[in-house]
Amino acid sequence: MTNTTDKLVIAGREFTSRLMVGTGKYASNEQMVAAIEASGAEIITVAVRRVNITDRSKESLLDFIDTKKYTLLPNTAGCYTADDAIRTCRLAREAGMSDMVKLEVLGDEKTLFPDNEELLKAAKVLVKEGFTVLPYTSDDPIVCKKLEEIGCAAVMPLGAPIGSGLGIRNPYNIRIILDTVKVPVIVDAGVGTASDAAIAMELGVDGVLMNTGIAGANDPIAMAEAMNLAVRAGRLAYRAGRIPKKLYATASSPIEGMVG
Ligand SMILES: CC(=O)[C@@H](O)[C@H](O)COP(=O)(O)O
Repeated sequence: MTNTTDKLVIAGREFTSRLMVGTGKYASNEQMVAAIEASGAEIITVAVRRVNITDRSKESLLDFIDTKKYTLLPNTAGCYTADDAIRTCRLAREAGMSDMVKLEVLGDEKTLFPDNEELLKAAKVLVKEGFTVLPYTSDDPIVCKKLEEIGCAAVMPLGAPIGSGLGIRNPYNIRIILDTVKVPVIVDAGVGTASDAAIAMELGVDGVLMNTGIAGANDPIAMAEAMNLAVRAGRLAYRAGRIPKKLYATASSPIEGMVG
């Protein structure tokens, strides 16, 4: 029987769900809430620069999220320099949001690939300031190792460019990252459909973060449920241990040793 207390642990905090979801691109806040619920996610990421977090007298996306039920993960989406990202995290903390942050420092608008040089700079400062830093990074084991050495609580290599829905473009790099770091590895970005999430989990990653695959689906609530199931199925299959791939057939009902 497989251990059912298979929790995700980040910086000493335990989570039952290994799926983290974003809050952007939904047709309405009501749809977002229903999709989050169907996803089973416990960690919800919010773009600090895109929501009103300071003036609580005005309507905010945050009004729709039950903060007793979910852990909010402020993120620095839209930041292109270390300074910008650091400022954004400080702003989130001052506004009373969590000091566990998803650190995103983008290199350009076309690819939205991370600028790893700026990312490392920002991570160093934020770790020193006591933030629990979860950095979105390229699927580069060397950068992931450096982020771990700086003191990041997890690493979040991309599966594919943000919003692309291309799935896990380089499963081999993800495997090398898993061999390289001890902190949790969360695949972040690029998941298009449930099988992408299952593939990531079957590689042995600790979790998956996604937004567009759910919010952009024809039926976001159904897709959120599919992602929930896929992440759990992928994790279970990883822990169960798949059979090795072989070039030639092996009979499913062996006849050796049969009597008569
Ligand atoms: C929500 C968020 O943080 C995104 O920046 C993230 O990287 C998700 O990417 P997808 O939209 O491709 O799932």
